[in-house]
Amino acid sequence: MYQHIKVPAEGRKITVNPDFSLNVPDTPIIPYIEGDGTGVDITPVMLKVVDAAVQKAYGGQRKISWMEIFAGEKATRVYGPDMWLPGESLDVLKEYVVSIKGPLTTPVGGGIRSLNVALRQDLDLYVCLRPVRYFQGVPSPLKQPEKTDMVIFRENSEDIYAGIEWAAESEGARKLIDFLVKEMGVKKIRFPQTSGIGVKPVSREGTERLVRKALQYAIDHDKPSVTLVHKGNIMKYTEGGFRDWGYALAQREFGAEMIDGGPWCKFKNPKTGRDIIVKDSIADAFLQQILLRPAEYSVIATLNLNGDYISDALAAQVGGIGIAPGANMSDSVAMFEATHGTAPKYAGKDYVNPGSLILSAEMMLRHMGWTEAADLIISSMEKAILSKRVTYDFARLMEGATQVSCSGFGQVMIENM
Ligand SMILES: NC(=O)C1=CN([C@@H]2O[C@H](COP(=O)(O)OP(=O)(O)OC[C@H]3O[C@@H](n4cnc5c(N)ncnc54)[C@H](OP(=O)(O)O)[C@@H]3O)[C@@H](O)[C@H]2O)C=CC1
Ligand SMILES: O=C(O)CCC(=O)C(=O)O
Ligand SMILES: [Mg+2]
Repeated sequence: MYQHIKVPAEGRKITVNPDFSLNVPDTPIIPYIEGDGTGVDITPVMLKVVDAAVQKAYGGQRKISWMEIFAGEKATRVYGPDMWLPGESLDVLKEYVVSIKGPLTTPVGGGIRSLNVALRQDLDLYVCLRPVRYFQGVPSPLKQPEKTDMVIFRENSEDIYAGIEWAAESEGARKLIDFLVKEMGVKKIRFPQTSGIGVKPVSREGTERLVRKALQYAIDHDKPSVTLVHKGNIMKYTEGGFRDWGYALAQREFGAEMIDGGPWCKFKNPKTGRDIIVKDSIADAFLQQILLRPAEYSVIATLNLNGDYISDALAAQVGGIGIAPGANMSDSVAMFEATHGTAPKYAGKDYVNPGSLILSAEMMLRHMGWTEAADLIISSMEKAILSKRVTYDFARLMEGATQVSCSGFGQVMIENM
């Protein structure tokens, strides 16, 4: 029994087999978090579009039993002040295995730490999977946006997102700087009295489990390359470690062999016989390459902070974060969420693009094996965009578009199913 979560009377849990495959009943209970800011706008639209796609695909044979759970500002209204992430929400996310969430606010500087990051860390959702593809007709700053077709594997559990940091002039910062200077012989902290200080943990295990997933994805989806993106020239033992451990794993576990003395290497896809190249790129150069030569990149494996930047940059190339989907995954639990944030200036205005959360739900349906419903979402999104009845973000860049509201776009999608 939960304090504030109402388990739907109809519906059953999705369960996980020892090999991590899912048992999905015809009436799965799926927990969702509405989200802060524009969460009130996009989440109900996503639920409606998904229900319509499932109804259309399975004619009533299958139906999702949605179960609202709480995090963020809504949780503080339901559970009381300072209850940003109730324990029972975490329990449900673990127990029900597949979930979806709207965006949650994180204040800059002081205040609570990111609930989004906390969810990923508490559930050890170590892969942040963000596919970036082009939909015909979407306005883009690129001449050939269709050449951008990448899948980002962002490490989601380590790096400076671990939140190990102390404010300038605090007791913690003073102690750590003293330790670094006196015990470790560090001489390079330029202004020790007034430095805030953070720690960036990056491990071999953390890197390997992420890169393994990226390589396996390339095999399963017949992709030509996996690029390790890092800033290992500067951060040698964290970002450089990520690169080295990534290459070593490709050689050890996937049989990759060096090309011309390395470090690039390649192996044959055991399913198709085609070569998969494993290469690396330094993050700053990578950010210009994806604009100038996007066709050369396919699967991207990168660290947490790089992945955050790269996600939004790549999203912009194919129409913006209004339609950029994502998933946070461990081996057994998957929580789907939009790439964008709460866009507070638009909150409650029925204005923003619900596409990002809807496409995250599409990933969720595919993860559940409900491919017919997922395909319907993709095709209705394509038709909606081609009909030029789109939200403000596309309408302002498209010639001859009719601007529709957030819920209006959901309706256009449903009409196109
Ligand atoms: N996973 C999560 O829950 C995330 C949460 N956040 C949090 O969200 C809050 C706001 O962050 P902020 O940096 O402003 O980033 P946001 O992603 O919320 O918004 C930045 C801009 O992106 C565009 N945008 C965002 N959402 C949509 C949408 N659905 N449709 C169309 N355009 C959209 C808008 O551009 P324009 O102004 O051009 O219209 C908006 O001003 C912060 O507290 C942040 O921490 C941020 C990212 C992820
Ligand atoms: O947690 C946050 O507030 C921001 C997260 C974010 O930007 C992301 O996951 O892409
Ligand atoms: Mg981000």
